[in-house]
Amino acid sequence: MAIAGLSDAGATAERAVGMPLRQVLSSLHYAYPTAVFAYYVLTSTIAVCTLQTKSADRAHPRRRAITWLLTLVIVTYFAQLLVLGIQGLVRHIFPLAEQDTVIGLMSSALVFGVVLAGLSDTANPVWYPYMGCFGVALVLEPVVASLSFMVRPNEPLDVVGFFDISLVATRYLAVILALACYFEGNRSSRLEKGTDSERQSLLKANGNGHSHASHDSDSDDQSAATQQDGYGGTSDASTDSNQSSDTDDDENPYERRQRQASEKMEKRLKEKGNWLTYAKSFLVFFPYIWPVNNRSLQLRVVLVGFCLLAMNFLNVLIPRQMGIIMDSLSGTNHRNPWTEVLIFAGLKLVASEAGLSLLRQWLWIPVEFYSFDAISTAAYSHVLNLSSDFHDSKSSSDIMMAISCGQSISNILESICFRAVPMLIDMVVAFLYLSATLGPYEGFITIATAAVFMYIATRMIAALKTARRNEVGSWYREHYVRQAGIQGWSTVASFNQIGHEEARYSVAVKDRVDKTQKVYFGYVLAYAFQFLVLLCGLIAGAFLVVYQVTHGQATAGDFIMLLTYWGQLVAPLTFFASLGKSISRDLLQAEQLLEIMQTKPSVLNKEGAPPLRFKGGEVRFDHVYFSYDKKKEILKDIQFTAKPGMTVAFVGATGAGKSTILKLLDRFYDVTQGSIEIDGQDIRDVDLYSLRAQIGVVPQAPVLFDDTIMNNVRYAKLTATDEEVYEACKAASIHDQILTFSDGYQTRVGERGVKLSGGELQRVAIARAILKRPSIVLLDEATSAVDTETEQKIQEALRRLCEGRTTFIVAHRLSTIMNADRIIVVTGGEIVEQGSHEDLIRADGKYAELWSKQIFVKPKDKEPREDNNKHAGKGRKALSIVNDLTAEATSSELAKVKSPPTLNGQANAQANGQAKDSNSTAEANGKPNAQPNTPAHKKEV
Ligand SMILES: Nc1ncnc2c1ncn2[C@@H]1O[C@H](COP(=O)(O)OP(=O)(O)OP(=O)(O)O)[C@@H](O)[C@H]1O
Repeated sequence: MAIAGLSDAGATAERAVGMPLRQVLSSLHYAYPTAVFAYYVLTSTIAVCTLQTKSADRAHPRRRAITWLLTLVIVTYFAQLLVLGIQGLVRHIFPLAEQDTVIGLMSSALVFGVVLAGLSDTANPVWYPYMGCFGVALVLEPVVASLSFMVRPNEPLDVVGFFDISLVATRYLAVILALACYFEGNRSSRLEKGTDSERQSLLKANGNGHSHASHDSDSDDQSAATQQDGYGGTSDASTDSNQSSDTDDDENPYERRQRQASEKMEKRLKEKGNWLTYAKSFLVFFPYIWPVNNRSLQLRVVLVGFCLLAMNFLNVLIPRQMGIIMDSLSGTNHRNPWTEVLIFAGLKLVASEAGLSLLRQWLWIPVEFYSFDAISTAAYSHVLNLSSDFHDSKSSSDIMMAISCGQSISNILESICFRAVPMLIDMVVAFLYLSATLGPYEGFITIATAAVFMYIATRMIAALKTARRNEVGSWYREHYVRQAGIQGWSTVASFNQIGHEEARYSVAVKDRVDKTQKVYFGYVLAYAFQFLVLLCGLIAGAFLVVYQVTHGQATAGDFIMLLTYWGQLVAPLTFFASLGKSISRDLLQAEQLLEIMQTKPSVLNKEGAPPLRFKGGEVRFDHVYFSYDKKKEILKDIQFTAKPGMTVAFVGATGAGKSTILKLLDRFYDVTQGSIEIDGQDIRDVDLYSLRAQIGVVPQAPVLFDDTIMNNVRYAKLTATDEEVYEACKAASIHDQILTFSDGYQTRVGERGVKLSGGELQRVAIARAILKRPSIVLLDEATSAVDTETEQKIQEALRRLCEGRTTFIVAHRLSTIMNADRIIVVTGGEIVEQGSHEDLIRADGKYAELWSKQIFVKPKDKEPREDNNKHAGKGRKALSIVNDLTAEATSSELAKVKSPPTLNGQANAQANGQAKDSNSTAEANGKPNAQPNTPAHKKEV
């Protein structure tokens, strides 16, 4: 940069050399810092966008030295400015040097300050943006210095001149040293790496497979190196996420969610390779954000854009108008103050909440709600159309939260389009306008103040991170104590611990209040500092204008214009400081929704698939294999055929895979291998909805909606009349009981049907299935012991439901098992036996063993426990088989078990593990193996 002292009294300098050289120097004074800044911003953006900052995994051994050298570069600029200032004071000349020289020095100090801030904030930086800046300095510094020397007046150098030259030389030396440090550090780091890898133990140093770099220099670098884990802590944001990814013991649910979301985001970023392709994945939301098929909404968006530009324009016009009024009042200009005030009032009105702002909102609100509506419905519909694997693996609260996150996508766009972009335009306009009206110093002061403000504001917000974390933690603790006390009130009361709970809560509240106060105070302090910076900028700018006014270079109106303009810039600046944080929060939330939207259903409804043609309901499992996670095989080589109208019961130990067989038939999952056919049609090749229309399911723990009984039953067929519902309920033996409820069919059943007893719940579920009139029935039988009368009613209801329909039951009651036409014994995902009850008893195999155990262990004479199943949620099952036989039936069956009848050859073969083969043979002959029991032949037990 210029040798300031040498170029003082620039007027005389021009006499010494030709004008062109002076002009080149003047341009360089502006171009040099601009070039450094442009290079730094451009390369840093590329580094961030291409994720190089994330993968920079090794601290540079000379980072600290380079930072100090950069600081020295900045100090030399300030020293030159100081020299100029002192000289000016001594000689009473202001400004002492040419304007471009001073602006050049100040801008260079500012630009290298920005570079220094970036370097100090980053533990493991990507170096080319920084080294490139030194490179530009290496080339341009000597050029500027030589030119300055050439344009200097032909006078001998004084002490100040020598001091100035030494400052420039020091700076140049610092630049060379910084570059040398960088290359030397790289070389020694490479050597070290080689030695490291020779010395490295065979075991990885840490879980992430990174060995910690050992450095010969500062401990900061060491600690920075230890922070890295693939996504090295290269910036505040990534360092934060790395730290938080250590699963903390006292991590609260909010933090856990945030951590998981940011881990997902990092993972996706890594997969995508750079920010641009990452951002592109959000294009799935484009049709929901941009009203693709709605011209009028599109027009509104365009008009909103015009409103924003007009606002930018008004932000200049209003302060300008204030200045004009002031000048017209003081007589500096010859305008009519009345007219000017009227113009001012008009401008204010247009810029007010009743003007452009109102128009913008009016234009924007329908667009905003369009996106909210479109995203929410699309997300909900997408989730409903996803398959069982998705719903089984996600917690419902997470899914619901993700769906409601649609808003965050429009928030991001709004923040960028309506706030960030207008704010940037405002800043550029302010810089240009103030430079044009009050000179480049004023423009520089504005930009410098904005830069320092941003830096301080973002640093202070980041510094509050721990305090905020503590606050959220204390909030959760308070919530937990309160919830525990209220939910467990009866325990608290019966153990006389009310006093204890009160004390606990009071401590929790105090703690939360304390932590919240700290955060509040932190924010207040941060704001105070931010406003101090702004005030300093304003005072500097105001002093400059006062100087100009007193020297006749500006008017009093200009002063008023500046004050008004500053007032207008404060609010967007404050907002901009927290923009990064709010965008990253919205991005994390949007990421969760994006993940869902990108999930494809694993069970696909083939396009153009024909509907299932039902021809009686023959179901055939053909060498079916299945695995939930593609690792552990749950079902192996399942094959059987159920003839139309047949009842097939699955028995076996818990976890054997019985319910999974039912899930496959209803296509909640697709088989991994083999096929399932209904009436000769592979269920994957028919329309999914037509398949499910033919199947009625009664789950073990039915879930009802928090609605009336009428609506719950009618859910099976929304067009059903009340009469049809009554009929279904009668068939399910629940009608009379419903009529005894206070509101009859209009009684609300509570959340998940909690207000109904287990027996009632089951029968409502059966009524629902009956109303559907399915062709195939899937029944995961409940095991809860209910009183005899209720049980009879349930059995009766089930009998009506299954009558004449192919039925598959995961059987938990001995009576059901015995009544089935075919019993299939499943062990470890394989069919080990199948046949009728009599045959399997005779075969004396696995089934006979299971049967004899149950008949002894669970006699019928138990207390009725109708409510057992009441709160059974998804996946909560009573797992044993219930002996619901009458005393007489039990003893007669026991007699059979104790002395099984003579085995016939066929049954014996099955019991000896040949069930599948013999089964295939029997099927080939068109009849089930063992002795088939048609519904007409059901045994009376
Ligand atoms: N959604 C799922 N994801 C992964 N594994 C599952 C899932 N559902 C069940 N499993 C596993 O599959 C196996 C078979 O489960 P299934 O529910 O079919 O057994 P089951 O014989 O019906 O048992 P029970 O009589 O206890 O209900 C079990 O090991 C279970 O842990």
